[in-house]
Amino acid sequence: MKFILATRKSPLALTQTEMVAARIKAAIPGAECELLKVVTTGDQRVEWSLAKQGGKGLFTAELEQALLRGEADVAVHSCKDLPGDNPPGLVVAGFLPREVTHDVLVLREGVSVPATIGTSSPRRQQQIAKLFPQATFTEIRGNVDTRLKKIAAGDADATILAAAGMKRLGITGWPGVVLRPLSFAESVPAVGQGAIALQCRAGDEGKLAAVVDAPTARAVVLERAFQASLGAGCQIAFAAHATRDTLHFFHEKTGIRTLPLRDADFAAPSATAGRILQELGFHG
Ligand SMILES: NCc1[nH]cc(CCC(=O)O)c1CC(=O)O
Repeated sequence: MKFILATRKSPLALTQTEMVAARIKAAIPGAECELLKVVTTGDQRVEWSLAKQGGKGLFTAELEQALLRGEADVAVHSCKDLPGDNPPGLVVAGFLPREVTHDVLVLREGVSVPATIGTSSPRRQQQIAKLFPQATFTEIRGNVDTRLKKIAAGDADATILAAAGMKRLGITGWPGVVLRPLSFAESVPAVGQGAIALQCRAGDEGKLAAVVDAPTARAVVLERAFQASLGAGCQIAFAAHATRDTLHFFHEKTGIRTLPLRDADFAAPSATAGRILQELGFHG
């Protein structure tokens, strides 16, 4: 069986797609993989402000089109970047085993209280503002290494990155910056953070059954149910992160909340999201 994998061209995306290819080859005897490198709108329009243009599908739509045109069999996405709804004819077959999920505060060496923080994510801005109430926010864009270089160079005093991306790239430190992991009590990770999603044409998901990871799907499907229920794009300050037994939740209306989760909660994701949101005071 041969799989053509549609991927973005960034160093992180290529690393992630190589991980998918390795897992397909390990799980399916005789399987072969080929990469189709696609430029997405988000890659092309580096001058676009993610805050102003909105991010929905910016890094994923062109990969989906490659699937729909039959040019690729699997689209490899950072789950975090993938909108909640699939275009007609496509499904998310599942996820690779999740990487570490926390955020990391990246500080320029010598700075302990940043005056400027480079992030356009309302989720990150509002959570980190609790730690640094005086900070102002700027936007920095680019690949992981570009962002680290910009902090070392002084474009901003700090930024926030997902630990997963740095870990996959093998980055454990960077000259001129200090990395400080953020706990879930300081920064609740984005829905799907640290997970790699495998999307395919409806009907093909069975071919990937041996490749995908059930515990990751259990958590991520519940997180995505909160997103769907709130109708939240990435422009709203909201986060939901499920571990085996705990929900870490953030919303601009509630702040960070921590709730217990039981196995039965994971079995009925939308009912669980509806119930918990109601308990937290969200209506309709
Ligand atoms: N929005 C960009 C993006 N999409 C996924 C990751 C990190 C890797 C992951 O969460 O799997 C990143 C970079 C970042 O937030 O630092």
